[in-house]
Amino acid sequence: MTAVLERPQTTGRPVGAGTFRPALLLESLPTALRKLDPRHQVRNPVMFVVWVGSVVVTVAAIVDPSVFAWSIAVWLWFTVLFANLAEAVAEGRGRAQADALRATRTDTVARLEDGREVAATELTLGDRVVVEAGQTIPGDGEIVEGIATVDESAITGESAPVVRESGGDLSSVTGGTTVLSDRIVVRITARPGDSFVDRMIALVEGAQRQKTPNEIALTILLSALTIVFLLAVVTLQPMATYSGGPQSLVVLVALLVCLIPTTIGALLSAIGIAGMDRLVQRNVLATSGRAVEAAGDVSTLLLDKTGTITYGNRRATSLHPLPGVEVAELAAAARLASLADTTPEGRSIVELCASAHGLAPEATAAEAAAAFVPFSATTRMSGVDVDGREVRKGATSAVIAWLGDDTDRARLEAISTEIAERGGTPLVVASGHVSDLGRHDDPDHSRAYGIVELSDVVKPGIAERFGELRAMGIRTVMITGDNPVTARAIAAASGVDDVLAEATPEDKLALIRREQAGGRMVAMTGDGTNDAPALAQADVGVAMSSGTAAAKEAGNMVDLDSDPTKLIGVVEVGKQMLITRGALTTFSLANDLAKYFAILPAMFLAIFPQLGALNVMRLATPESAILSAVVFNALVIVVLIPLALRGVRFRPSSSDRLLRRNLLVYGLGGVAVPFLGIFLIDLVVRLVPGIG
Ligand SMILES: Nc1ncnc2c1ncn2[C@@H]1O[C@H](COP(=O)(O)OP(=O)(O)OP(=O)(O)O)[C@@H](O)[C@H]1O
Ligand SMILES: [K+]
Ligand SMILES: [Mg+2]
Repeated sequence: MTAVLERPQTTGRPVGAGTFRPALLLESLPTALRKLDPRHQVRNPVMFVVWVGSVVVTVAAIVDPSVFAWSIAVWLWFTVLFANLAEAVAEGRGRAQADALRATRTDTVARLEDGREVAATELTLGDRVVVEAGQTIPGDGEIVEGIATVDESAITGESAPVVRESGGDLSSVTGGTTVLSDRIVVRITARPGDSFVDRMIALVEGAQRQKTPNEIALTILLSALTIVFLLAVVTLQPMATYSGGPQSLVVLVALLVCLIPTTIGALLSAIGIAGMDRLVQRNVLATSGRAVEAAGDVSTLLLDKTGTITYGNRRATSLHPLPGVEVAELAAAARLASLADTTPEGRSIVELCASAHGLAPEATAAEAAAAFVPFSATTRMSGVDVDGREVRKGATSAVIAWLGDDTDRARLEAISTEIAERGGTPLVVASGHVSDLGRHDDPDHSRAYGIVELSDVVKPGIAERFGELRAMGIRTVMITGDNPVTARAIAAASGVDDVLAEATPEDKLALIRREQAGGRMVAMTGDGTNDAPALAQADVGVAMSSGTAAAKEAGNMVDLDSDPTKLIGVVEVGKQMLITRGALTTFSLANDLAKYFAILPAMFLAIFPQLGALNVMRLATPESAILSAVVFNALVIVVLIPLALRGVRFRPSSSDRLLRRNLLVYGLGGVAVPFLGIFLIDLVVRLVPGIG
């Protein structure tokens, strides 16, 4: 199975022009012809008007044939066809991606835990399947038992195997990927036909594409403009008749089509499809076009410290016992509190105790029988209850609060601050007794042993990325469950704009609501079940593919590479889509000026010879002028298809500056280009007998 998806871009740069092949135009022609069906056209009001105009002019040409009438009729049909072509080409590229994705869907046989074998397509929610080394995972699910290395290259294109295991935030597996080692039990979380890959296929093929809110707003605006021009053209006729020069139906339709915003009307849906494609090329699956659009409007980016800004392999690096405590005693307690802790932090503590202090990395039978208290982002502690003794490790403030007053608080805080100031994370190790009252502040039995230092490293290059985001007017906020001192140290090293430390999942949710209340659009990434509420609340929630099913359900995008920094690229894709749409709208509207100068003098030259002065392009005859404008109007759509698909290039800068720059480039360009274009087309068109 060799599904080849384009590799994701390592930087957030737009995918290059290489993704558009001119041959695509020809390949998409049959689809474009099929789209001439009026039931399809009616969904795009601007192009529907052109379609009706083409019918009207064709009838007029049949009734009263002339080279001019037939030429206009043919080029009006071309205009509709070219618009269809833009959409068909965009969909065609999506189809190629869909085929690559489809190749990952398996027709494998799934082995259920109870030994029965069923086809992968027959699996239902909650089925537990066993997958062993060399076998393909039959569907999306969560590992409920075991740990395995998985080859996800079929969906991510990334050849390095990844570790997936039950329990933590790395428990998700995707159907179509292959287990390389060990044996896992997977609980199926998606119905066949409704997996992430299935949903993505439907999206990139355009089958489920619904107009996004901005797209709808723009369509309404373009429709309104079309109605205004329609009224203007219709009311022109009585005036023309009064002046003694009634216009033919063919000329009136030609004028109308040239004035209504056909360029953006033709390219609008291609721009939307292309934005979605660009995300898929980066291995990000969006569940709606709306999410992609929202990404372009994001003004606050919430980023996890651990794993996004830092490498995230926060590992225990040293032990700091309190005065009067043997380091061996601290190591023993730290190990005990971590034996059943499957988080990377927990495992690294057991490893440190084994490598530096000679303690056994495996739990004895008695130790394994102890009641494990798992880490939670709310308690910020974890540990075991054994023989009426509670052994805990956790964030300094959390453990001090748990121990009560009678601890060497000052000393614990001093060591913690020292660790935190170098960007490390302190974990206090302590134990207490379960008293009859269920309290832990029995001074005879509660004690702290010391501190485990966890270290993590800030990713290189992250400060530059934040600089670019700042230039775009996007605020970056680092959110972390870690203490404020560590948070500030990492914030300073990474150049993030703001920090929220000791954040519980509720705090994250509240922060998002606060930003949104201020009218800001918020994007965030997450992988844990804890992140699910915040992912759902955020305007753009990117869940890691490796994350829990809850996180993936809550977000509106999934990153197949599980790379939290991808969020930055996602925002860039969204921005580029909005900028492209704005630039082509500007261009489309600015085009009108030249067409006006081409057509109006031509229409009334017979009655008002003075209008000849307005014929600045020196067009040969009234017929050649009108036909040239119509031909230009059609050709400009084809010429702009690559730009619509590739997206307008942009440098990171504020929205205001971008807007001004685009108005200048695409506004002035939109005014100038058609003058030249129509002039050149007229040189050819005038050679046609009956026109020139
Ligand atoms: N396995 C663990 N056992 C006990 N305490 C832990 C464990 N893991 C983390 N902690 C403590 O809980 C705090 C919060 O952890 P949490 O995972 O919620 O946030 P974080 O990983 O620091 O930040 P981020 O949101 O960037 O992932 C940590 O700073 C640490 O002090
Ligand atoms: K037009
Ligand atoms: Mg965390």
